[in-house]
Amino acid sequence: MEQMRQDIDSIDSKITDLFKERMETSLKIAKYKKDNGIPVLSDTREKEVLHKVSEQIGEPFDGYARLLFNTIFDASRSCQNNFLARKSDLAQRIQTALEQTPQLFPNKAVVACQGVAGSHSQAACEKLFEVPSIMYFNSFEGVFNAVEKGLCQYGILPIENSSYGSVGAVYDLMQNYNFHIVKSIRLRISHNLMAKAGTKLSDVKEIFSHEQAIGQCGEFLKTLKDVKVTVCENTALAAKMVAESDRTDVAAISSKECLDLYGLELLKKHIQVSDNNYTRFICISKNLEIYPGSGKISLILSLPHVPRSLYHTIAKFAALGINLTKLESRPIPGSDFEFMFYFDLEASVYSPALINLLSELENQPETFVFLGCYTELI
Ligand SMILES: C=C(O[C@@H]1C=C(C(=O)O)C=C[C@H]1O)C(=O)O
Repeated sequence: MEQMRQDIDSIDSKITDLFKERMETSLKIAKYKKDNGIPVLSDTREKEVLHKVSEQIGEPFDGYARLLFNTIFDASRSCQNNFLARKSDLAQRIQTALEQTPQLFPNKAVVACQGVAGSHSQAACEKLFEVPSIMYFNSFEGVFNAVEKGLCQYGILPIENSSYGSVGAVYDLMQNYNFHIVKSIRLRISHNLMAKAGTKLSDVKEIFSHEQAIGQCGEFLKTLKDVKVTVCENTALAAKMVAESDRTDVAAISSKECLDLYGLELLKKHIQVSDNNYTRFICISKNLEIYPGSGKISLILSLPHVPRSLYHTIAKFAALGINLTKLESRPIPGSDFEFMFYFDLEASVYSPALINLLSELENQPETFVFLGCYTELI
């Protein structure tokens, strides 16, 4: 074993020297490309190299060699792109935000939330701000609008749930509004079935709630016979509707805060599919604000309809050692199966290599939106 490890060490040393020589040559090519306006990526050239390498090495290692060389190409292109980076407007906007954002997140503000009092957005808002003035809007769109128009300084929106997945409606609206993410928060969510005093579980013929809550309580709802489930805009609104209804056969799935708020009684608590049920909320603002310690970045990208374009983008992050915490794709309405990609990354805007990468993404012709750099409260 000792001897074989020594053999590997000496092989690695030769590979390292050769890799260094290869990267230095790649940088010389980058200089040539800069002077002659040639793009960094050459798919044709990479295919030729892969073919040659496969032929030279033969079976059984050709597949492994292609894997290795694809990683070498990623590193080589990343190094060339970093060398060629032209600073974009975004680099300047990030610098300005870093200089101008206060050290501390505000403890009071006018904040837009969807729904009515007792909503989970309200709970998220009260964890983020000590003394918020909350303005409620009927729809998620109302929250985006209020922030874009400057009616509210901040807005709170649910974005994904650990059992039921992304809140598609919020992702779809993101493409239509100008906003930034300045904070996020992860809340443990418990759902409760509630009705007016006197209504028993066996009386219930119709249950109201938000689509996400209904999804998160799917297992419980399946156990009920002959009960209609009706989607409404918000869990707290469902509680309010039930409280104001003349009917005695209706119930709502809502937060426990709604029991007292709307004078309802608990029929069954914790009806969600898992005790570990979390929802992430984002806090949005019109201006870019980057508070100290921020290490999460969100981006929206469209990608060209060419082979391996998503792979190439992910490779750019991988080459910088960046952890991708979420990748969501949503169809672009009206297009022929074209998609918008939503990336969440763990990365720091203090890294010059990251700023170069963001500049590169911004300078390419496809849609690119830097949503913000923030911390997530857990
Ligand atoms: C080095 C070059 O740039 C890129 C990197 C390559 C490599 O590392 O072999 C090959 C093609 C290009 O995508 C080049 O164009 O030759």
